[in-house]
Amino acid sequence: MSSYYPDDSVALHTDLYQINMAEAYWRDGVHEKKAVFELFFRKLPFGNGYAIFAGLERVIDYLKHFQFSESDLVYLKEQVKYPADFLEYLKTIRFTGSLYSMVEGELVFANEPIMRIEAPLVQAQLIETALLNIVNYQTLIATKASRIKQVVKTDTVMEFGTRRAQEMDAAIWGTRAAFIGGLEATSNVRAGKLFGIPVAGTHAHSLVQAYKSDYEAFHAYAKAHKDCVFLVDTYNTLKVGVPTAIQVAKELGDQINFVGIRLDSGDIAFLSKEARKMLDEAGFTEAKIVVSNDLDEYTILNLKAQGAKVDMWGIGTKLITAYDQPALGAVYKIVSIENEAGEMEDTIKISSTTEKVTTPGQKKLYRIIDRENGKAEGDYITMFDEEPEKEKRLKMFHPVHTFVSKFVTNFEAKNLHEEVIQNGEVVYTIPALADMRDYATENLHLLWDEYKRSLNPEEYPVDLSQKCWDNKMRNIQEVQDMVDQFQQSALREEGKA
Ligand SMILES: Nc1ncnc2c1ncn2[C@@H]1O[C@H](COP(=O)(O)OP(=O)(O)OP(=O)(O)O)[C@@H](O)[C@H]1O
Ligand SMILES: O=P(O)(O)OC[C@H]1O[C@H](OP(=O)(O)OP(=O)(O)O)[C@H](O)[C@@H]1O
Ligand SMILES: O=C(O)c1cccnc1
Repeated sequence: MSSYYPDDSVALHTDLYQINMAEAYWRDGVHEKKAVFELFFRKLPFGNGYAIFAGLERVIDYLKHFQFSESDLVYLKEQVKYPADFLEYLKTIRFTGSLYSMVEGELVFANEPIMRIEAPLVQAQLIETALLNIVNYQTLIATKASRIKQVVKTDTVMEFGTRRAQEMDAAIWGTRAAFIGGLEATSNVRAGKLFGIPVAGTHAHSLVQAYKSDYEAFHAYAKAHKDCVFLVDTYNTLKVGVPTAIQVAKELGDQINFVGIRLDSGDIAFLSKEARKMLDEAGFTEAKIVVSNDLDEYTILNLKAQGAKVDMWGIGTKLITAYDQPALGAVYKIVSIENEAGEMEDTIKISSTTEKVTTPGQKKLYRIIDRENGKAEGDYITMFDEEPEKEKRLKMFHPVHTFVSKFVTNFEAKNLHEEVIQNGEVVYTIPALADMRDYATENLHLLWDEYKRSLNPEEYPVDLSQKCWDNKMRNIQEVQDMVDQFQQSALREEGKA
């Protein structure tokens, strides 16, 4: 780095246009107006039927410490040329609003608010970029991890991706997200220290190459470490690597805990089956076969179909970089703003693409769960003053194809928005990471298998209440009337009407 600031802050982790808008609001005196924003994505990643939400802990930390530092302000003054009076104001800004959010490990679907921010307009605006940055990446990786866990089922999966991640932050926070999504361990020792994720690992080819011999290398490793997984593919897996691992394990007997071997190249299905036979014949029936090498849920599924004998999977590049879909497209949209009379007023964004029309108003989000079978019937978005938990019979209908509808009775309506920050004060206790992971795993039982299959899953319903839908239509109509009036007056001015 050409320069280092001891007081570097995350408040500048934003797009310039946010600060430009903040200045416009402030100069116009509307910066303190209460605004409501929602964070949501429009399309599930990887063609999956669900996503796993992650990122809240970092969002809380970001909001708690939101403050422009001295060096931030000096930079904004000297390099970006903001005027002194505005900078004096920026200096005073802290996050004093409220955050309502899903909890980490929650199942999340397209077009439903993951988070709702109620804050003075200027604050809600300035935090947009960082919130999206955090939630998009962590939710993406947690979802990828969950897809992988769905195919490996009860086998152990380890995260090996740090060397291939998009820089150090991505490795750390991606590992955390992968753990929430269902992985068991990581090779990243710092992630282990920071988050309490179990750390695990074998050894690299360099160890064998350094000794120029599997035998010497395995012995050297065993001298230093009780638990041994020997990497057997440096020279020749079946002719040298596996027989040498067996020989060393026999020679050292109880002096070591021979956990097993790792395969990292070649035909994993064939090699794992052959290696399994060799280990079993040598009496090492409990020895595990660990595999790695550019694996993802598709290769794993295929390897399982080929009868590969694998006990543990090490997954790097394709998980930590979300290789097949490197970005989630969550957006952050304003849905309500205080008017001159101090009342909240809805606001809507119209688009020619139906899915891009926002759903206006301050809203709540519920998961409707059938009490008889314990399965989720769908998610249900209501206006703020509705209480679906008190309804006996609920009509759920598709928000676009409204004729697709059903009535549900005997249901639990679970409010998915936890109160996290209240007027700037954190009122939520962040659970242990392992609890978030268990929550994610348990949550999957809510879904029918049709929503969970990795290929072409059924679309899980995310419906609007009648009131919410009517309100949206009314807002669309109001905008249409406004556009018509605008056109009429333009024509009148041109003397054409
Ligand atoms: N039986 C199999 N069926 C499907 N895919 C496999 C099978 N065995 C390995 N693969 C996958 O095929 C890809 C290529 O494997 P390959 O061993 O050729 O990789 P490589 O890195 O080129 O090997 P090497 O390190 O020997 O050069 C990897 O993603 C690997 O996980
Ligand atoms: O394949 P991934 O899913 O990305 O998993 C991580 C990879 O990192 C290591 O390879 P690398 O060639 O970097 O080092 P090595 O010499 O130890 O094999 C390891 O052997 C895996 O193959
Ligand atoms: O421990 C391992 O085997 C390991 C760790 C990181 C990357 N590849 C493998």
